[in-house]
Amino acid sequence: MSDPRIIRLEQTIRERAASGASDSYVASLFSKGREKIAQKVGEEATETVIAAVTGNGEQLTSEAADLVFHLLVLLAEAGQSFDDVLDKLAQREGMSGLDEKASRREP
Ligand SMILES: N=c1c2ncn([C@@H]3O[C@H](COP(=O)(O)OP(=O)(O)OP(=O)(O)O)[C@@H](O)[C@H]3O)c2ncn1[C@@H]1O[C@H](COP(=O)(O)O)[C@@H](O)[C@H]1O
Repeated sequence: MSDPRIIRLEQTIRERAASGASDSYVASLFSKGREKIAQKVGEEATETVIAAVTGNGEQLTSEAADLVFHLLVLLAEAGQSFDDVLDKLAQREGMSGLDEKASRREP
C-alpha cells in the first residue's frame, strides 16, 4: 500500500486531469498526451541525474520530487498507479537476480 501522501497526490492528479481546468498543469499535460508526459519524465530524470552529480542534497531532492510527480502523472494517464509499481517490486522480493531477469524476458 502506497504512502498516504502518494495516494492523495494520485487522487489530486486524477481529479485535475478530469477537470480539464485551464489553470491546471496536470490537465495541460493530459491534453498533450502520453508522449509529451513521457518526454517530461525523461527531462526530469536527466535533471535529477545532473543534480545528483553536480548539485547538493536539496537540489537532488527537489529534482527527484519533480521526477516522481511526472512519473505519477504518466502512470495515471496509462491507468496505472504507484501501488502497481510497489506490487511489482514486492513480486521481485526474494527472487534471485537470475530468476528476475528470466521473468522480465517472458512476454
Ligand atoms: N506536485 C506537483 C508538481 N511538481 C512539479 N510541478 C510542475 O512541474 C513543472 C516542471 O517544471 P519545468 O520547468 O520542467 O516545466 P515547465 O517549463 O513549467 O513546463 P514545460 O512547458 O516545459 O512542459 C512546473 O510547472 C511545476 O509547477 C507540479 N505541478 C503540480 N503538482 C501537484 O499537482 C497538483 C495539481 O496541480 P494543477 O494541475 O496545476 O492544479 C498540485 O496541487 C500539486 O500538488
